[in-house]
Amino acid sequence: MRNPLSWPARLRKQSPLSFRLLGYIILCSSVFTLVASAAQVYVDYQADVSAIRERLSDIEDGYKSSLAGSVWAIDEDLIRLQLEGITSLPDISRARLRMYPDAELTVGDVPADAGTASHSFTLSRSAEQDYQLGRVTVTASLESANENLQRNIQVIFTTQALRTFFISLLILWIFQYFVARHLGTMARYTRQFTLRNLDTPLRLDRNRRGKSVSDELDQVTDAINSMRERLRSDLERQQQDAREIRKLSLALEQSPSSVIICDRDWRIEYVNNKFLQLTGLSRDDVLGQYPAYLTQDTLSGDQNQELWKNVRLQAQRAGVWQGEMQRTRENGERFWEQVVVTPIKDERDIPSHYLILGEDISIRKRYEQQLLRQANYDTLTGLPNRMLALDRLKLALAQSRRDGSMVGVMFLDLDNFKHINDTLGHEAGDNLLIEGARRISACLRGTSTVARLGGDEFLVILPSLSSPAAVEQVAERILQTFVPPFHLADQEVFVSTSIGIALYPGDSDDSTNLLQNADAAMYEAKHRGKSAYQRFQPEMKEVSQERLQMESLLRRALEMQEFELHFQPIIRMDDRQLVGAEALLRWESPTLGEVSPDRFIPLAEETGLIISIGRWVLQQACQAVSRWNQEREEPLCMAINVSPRQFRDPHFVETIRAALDESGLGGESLELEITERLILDNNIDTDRVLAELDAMNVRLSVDDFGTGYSALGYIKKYPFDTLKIDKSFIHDMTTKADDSALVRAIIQMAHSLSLQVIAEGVEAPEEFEFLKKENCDYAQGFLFTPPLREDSFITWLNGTMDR
Ligand SMILES: Nc1nc2c(ncn2[C@@H]2O[C@@H]3COP(=O)(O)O[C@H]4[C@@H](O)[C@H](n5cnc6c(=O)[nH]c(N)nc65)O[C@@H]4COP(=O)(O)O[C@H]3[C@H]2O)c(=O)[nH]1
Repeated sequence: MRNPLSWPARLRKQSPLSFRLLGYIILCSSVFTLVASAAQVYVDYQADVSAIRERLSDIEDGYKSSLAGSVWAIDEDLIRLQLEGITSLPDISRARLRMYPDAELTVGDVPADAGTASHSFTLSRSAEQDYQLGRVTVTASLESANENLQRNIQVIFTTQALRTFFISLLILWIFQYFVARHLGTMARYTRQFTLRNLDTPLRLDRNRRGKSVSDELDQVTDAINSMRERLRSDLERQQQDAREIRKLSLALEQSPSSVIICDRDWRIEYVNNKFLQLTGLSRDDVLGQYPAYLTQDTLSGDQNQELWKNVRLQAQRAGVWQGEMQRTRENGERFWEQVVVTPIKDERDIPSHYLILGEDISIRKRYEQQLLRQANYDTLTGLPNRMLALDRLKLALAQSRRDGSMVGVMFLDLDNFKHINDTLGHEAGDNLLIEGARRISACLRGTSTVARLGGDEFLVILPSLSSPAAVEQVAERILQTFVPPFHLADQEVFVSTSIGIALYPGDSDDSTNLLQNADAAMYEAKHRGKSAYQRFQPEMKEVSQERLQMESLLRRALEMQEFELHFQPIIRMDDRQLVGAEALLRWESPTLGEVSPDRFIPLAEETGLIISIGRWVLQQACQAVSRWNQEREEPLCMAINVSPRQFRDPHFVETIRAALDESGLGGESLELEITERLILDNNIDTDRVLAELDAMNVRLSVDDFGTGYSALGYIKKYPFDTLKIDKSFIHDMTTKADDSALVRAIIQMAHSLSLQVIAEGVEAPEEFEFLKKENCDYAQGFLFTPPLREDSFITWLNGTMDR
């Protein structure tokens, strides 16, 4: 489609600068040409006028003397002729001669509309005489000069105008081609320039090959292109930053840690989702608040202020604050956070914001507190344990060293606890400990400490005492508080306590020694009859040290083969025939000498060593009786003592089975002596164990019958074969009516339950006779022989057989 605009209009539209430039060039060159041409015309005109004026002067020179002669001669014709000669000269239009005094002759006319130039000169007779004859005035017409002027004006102006016009056109083309169109390209480029279109550089349609010097257009192009490059890299950086910011803000938002950002005045500006989840607060609740708002429920006003003052100072000075804070959720529940506070600095390294990162450590804290509690407190009684008690004792000692006071240390042990625990069960034992702990605590004032050291042992620390009497008063109070019975397993049980006392600084200035000394004093108190307190005396130390020593020796006794079995015959009363033997353990320690089972068996039970020792006893006894039976027609039965601790061993039945298998013995050749307290031990799966043993035909007897607390129902319930009457009843039965009645009743009751009866500790023939009369089945005791080594036992056996 053709452009409907005219060329100048198009030019004006597309290239207004060129068009305006053209106007300016034409205007300027026109003005310049005008001025120059005017000057030229004026100069030419002035030259023409000057030529006329020169001619007028030349007329004076040429005609002055001849005219003067003619006037002198008054030759009018000649004068006229001369004047006509003058007027015939180019441009001279009139010559007028005034002759003195009053004549005048004029030749020619002065043109009316043209300018003139006149020249007058005086005619005189001679120059020396200076006699004036007249005056000639020659007037020249400037008409030709004016005509020249007009013509010049036309020619010059026309040519100059044309030249100016064409030169302007040329300049315009040059400008348009070399400049304006490129400016147009630049204008179009920059008009179309957007941030989405930064890859296309500006290119001008110019042939710049081989041009080493860049011109202004190159410079502007380069400037635009480098601006585009800068913009592009800025934009890329901005996009990269935006991506980073988006990533970071997502990370913040989805962070598993709670995030709070405060402004430079510590007002909360941002909180992330985790924070909202954790606290149950809404953004409106917290934005604009100070972070102290978050801990105001868990700390007092002063503590809260102090805490956040520290946080601010440290975050600003050290660049970080780290610590733990307790906060409250919306529902009032408290939780712990591990908090890190750091400043966010601006480009001038000045904090512009503060970042508060929090991690919920409630579980860890609970676990820590639980561990701390477990590490420091006894779970059953809630009292401090040995570790915490020792810390407190050390603190009390340090305090007393400073103020010169005394510290009382009491070691308490519940008398018969073990027995109660074994007979009434662990639950009753636990309740006894709890109640015992409560009673002891009730006797003490605030600064004292009561701790459970383990088992039935308690420690009381009485700090800052002024006299030893105070400790004894407390000990007395504790003994009194144990007088009322304990209600355990639906029974009233009387439990006393034995107390050992050691004092700082008198008995020792060292916490470990003080404890050892109090322990030794407690053993002494127990030894002297229980339910008593005893002050430490240096000689007591030996006793407790002996116990410690025995424990360490006992641990190695089995390995060092220091044990031996002795055997005590069991005699049938009817015919005084040997039916079996009881295996009794002996310990011959190279250090301690012969140690009684009454001393080391309880220790072995306490330490758990009884399990391995008992296994050894079982193996040895089974093998012994197996050996003996090989040569006997009537096989002997081996009675073995079993402690509750062995029964609690999950491998106990297997141990029995293995011992029988290894020795080739039948179950009926083995009798396990079980105490009453073992049967009543709730921790033992008695039903199952006894049923399994019964299934193996192993005989079961109740040992020490009559010394226990409980009812007799269990005898019926379990598959017992024999009752063993405790030797304490046998000993007194011939002298005490009660005991004889009791022994009689036991025998009758046992028989009524189809149980056989063994009387233990039969020493005297009258005892034997009594028992025989009462139909007791078997007897065992010094009357026949004390427990013997195997070789002696065999000798004894052979001797008896021989008899
Ligand atoms: N006064 C007097 N005593 C007599 C008479 N006849 C026997 N005895 C003693 O009475 C105890 C009988 O054993 P126990 O009541 O089961 O009492 C045993 C038993 O409970 C325990 N014991 C011994 N050996 C073992 C063992 O291998 N395992 C376990 N668990 N306990 C054992 O040690 C306790 C003491 O054993 P022993 O000192 O050997 O003491 C033995 C024995 O020497 C007598 O006529 N008069």
